[in-house]
Amino acid sequence: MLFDTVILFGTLVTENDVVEADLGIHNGKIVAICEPGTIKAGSAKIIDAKGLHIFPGLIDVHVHFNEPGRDNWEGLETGSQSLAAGGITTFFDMPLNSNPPTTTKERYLEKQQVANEKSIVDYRLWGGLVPDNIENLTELHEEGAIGFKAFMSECGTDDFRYADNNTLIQGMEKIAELNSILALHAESNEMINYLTEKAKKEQRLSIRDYCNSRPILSELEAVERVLRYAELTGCKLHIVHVSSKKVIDRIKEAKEEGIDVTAETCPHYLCLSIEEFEEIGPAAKCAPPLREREEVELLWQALKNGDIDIISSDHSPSPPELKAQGEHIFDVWGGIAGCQNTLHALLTEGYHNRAVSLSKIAEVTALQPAKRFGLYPNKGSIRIGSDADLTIINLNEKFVLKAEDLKYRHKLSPYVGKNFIGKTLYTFSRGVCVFEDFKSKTNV
Ligand SMILES: NC(=O)NC(NC(N)=O)C(=O)[O-]
Ligand SMILES: [Zn+2]
Ligand SMILES: [Zn+2]
Repeated sequence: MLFDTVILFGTLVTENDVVEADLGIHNGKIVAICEPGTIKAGSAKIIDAKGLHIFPGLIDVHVHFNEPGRDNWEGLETGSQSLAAGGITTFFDMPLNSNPPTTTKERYLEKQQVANEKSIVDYRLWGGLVPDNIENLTELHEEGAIGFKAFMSECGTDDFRYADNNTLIQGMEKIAELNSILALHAESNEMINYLTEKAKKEQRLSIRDYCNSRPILSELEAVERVLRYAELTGCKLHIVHVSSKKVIDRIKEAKEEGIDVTAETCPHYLCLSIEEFEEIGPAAKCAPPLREREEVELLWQALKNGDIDIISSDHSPSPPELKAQGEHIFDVWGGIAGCQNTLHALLTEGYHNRAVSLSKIAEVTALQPAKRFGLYPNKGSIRIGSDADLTIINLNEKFVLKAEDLKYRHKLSPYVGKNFIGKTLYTFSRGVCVFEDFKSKTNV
């Protein structure tokens, strides 16, 4: 058998198992999975993975790379390089923060062209659902949009309007007809505005006050409403960046009632609480906000129970000025830059500190994203015939994240200074090595 690359004696992480094997790659596909020590390399490039773990390349369903239009915030080149350094081989770019946002066919094609030129990993694009573009949903779907994204509250920029209830109902009816899916930023605009106004009037402007102005209750109200609209329209839903087990539990109930809905959370809700937000400051501001320490632990429980479908980064970077602006935390840009460290965070806080299995981590970062969005079996799992999207990890290597390690356009992340256990040594995207850590490889 002919191979371009062989990876020998590695430990494969699959959905059911963690087993030692040799892997053979040809033409961007996995073509052989054999007993360790049995592959004949021939003229292929050889990677000795003894003592290392091989994960399916991660699929990050939620990033904001902000290009075209705001590439001074991130951009597809630095964004995709950051992903490769973190073992992510496919990303879905959100329609907002790029400017203009991805709400028409023309804008979709324009972003696609830039992404084709600049991205070093595979990608798909979300289309936007906003109050004036219901008639554009069909063309976006026909161009290949992975699904649609709507906000139920203001998103922080003026160019992507949040969806009022009428827009949601009409949009969901259309999206159901297209057999596509709607991803929702689910926070109640009314509750947030009411609580924010009140906090400002009463001069309650601390980090904790900000968190209290966007309570779990506001997520619950928005999720409840949209679940009812799903019942009405039959539209498939994906609730992004859920911050609390209380919300996960409601989504679980809805699944049991027969609603086609999935739940996503992000590493920051699993690794950081309000206390860390108070220590770190603006780099840890996001919406929904970070929660109490007890909520963080409950979220891990939900993950272990199998109630969280997908973990994404919600990488939403900005120039440092926007994180330094204003007189208090309410004025600062909300969004966390973290996509390079999703797997490192899950290995450290999940596998090492809370005995979350490696298969569970692969399931929520690769298998389930692939299945939910129709990329399986080509992606999401290490199988014969699937794309050779892989990341090779030294599970026991410790490192402290330094700003200069980050590939982001702006080296600002709440994880800078954090101790991690588990380091990315190589990433392959369809058989091509897109990241290699030259320093660490020799430490095995
Ligand atoms: N405009 C944004 O990028 N917002 C994002 N910001 C967060 N999560 O703080 C998001 O996904 O809502
Ligand atoms: Zn959001
Ligand atoms: Zn987002």
